Amino acid sequence: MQAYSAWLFFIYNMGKIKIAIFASGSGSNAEQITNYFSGHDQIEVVLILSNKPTAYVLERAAKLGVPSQVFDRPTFYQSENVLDSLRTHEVDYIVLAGFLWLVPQYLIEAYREKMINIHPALLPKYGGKGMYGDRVHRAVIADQETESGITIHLVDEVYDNGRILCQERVSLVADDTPDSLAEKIHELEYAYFPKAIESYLLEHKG
Ligand SMILES: Nc1nc2c(c(=O)[nH]1)N[C@@H](CN(C=O)c1ccc(C(=O)N[C@@H](CCC(=O)O)C(=O)O)cc1)CN2
Ligand SMILES: NCC(=O)N[C@@H]1O[C@H](COP(=O)([O-])[O-])[C@@H](O)[C@H]1O
Repeated sequence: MQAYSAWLFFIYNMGKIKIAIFASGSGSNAEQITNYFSGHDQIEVVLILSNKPTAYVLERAAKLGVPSQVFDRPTFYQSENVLDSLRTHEVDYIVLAGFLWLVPQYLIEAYREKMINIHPALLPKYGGKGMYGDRVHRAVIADQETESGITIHLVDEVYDNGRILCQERVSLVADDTPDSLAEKIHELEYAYFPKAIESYLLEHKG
């Protein structure tokens, strides 16, 4: 009976679009995305990767039953081990969800137009090297902006430079702090990132 169940599971998941998620920290977006596609008839998350062995995203992956992999700088930048792993898992698309290293050329080429990132601001402002996490929210507040938001974009060789797929906005109030703004941004991310991924993948499948 177990062999039959395994066969049914294989048949059910055969032909699905496979996603790998890269994250460097907590992984709340990785969890939201994984749950969104759990039981989805055309898309599944098959691998979660991190550059930080202590990243909480790895605990989330374990609880979600998603295989995970950790890599260091030499592995990521001076070998194709990560690419080999993506190929072993038949990964079709890569999602960057709080991943904090520059993706190298070999991986950009292998997943040209098939790598999506979320940035916690309204690009092109507040993007580029050094602009990540709370640093972004602190800069937005320091400039007394009246709005911020998220940008979902394709990934190319340059930080935060790829084609923008969508942006969603949120207003700031006078007493917003980096933490309160981060909370507003996370709400936008959870509401829009999985749907933006789904739309892009289904529009470009085949
Ligand atoms: N080739 C690309 N790689 C990455 C992109 C991209 O668009 N093209 N997006 C980033 C995600 N990101 C913003 O959305 C981003 C992440 C990190 C940084 C940054 O300055 N990182 C630091 C290192 C931080 C660390 O090691 O903890 C740095 O490079 O000095 C900027 C933007 C993911 N990769
Ligand atoms: N420039 C990249 C960047 O700052 N990404 C941001 O890191 C956070 C990760 O949160 P999570 O680990 O809880 O998903 C998210 O807010 C994401 O937009």
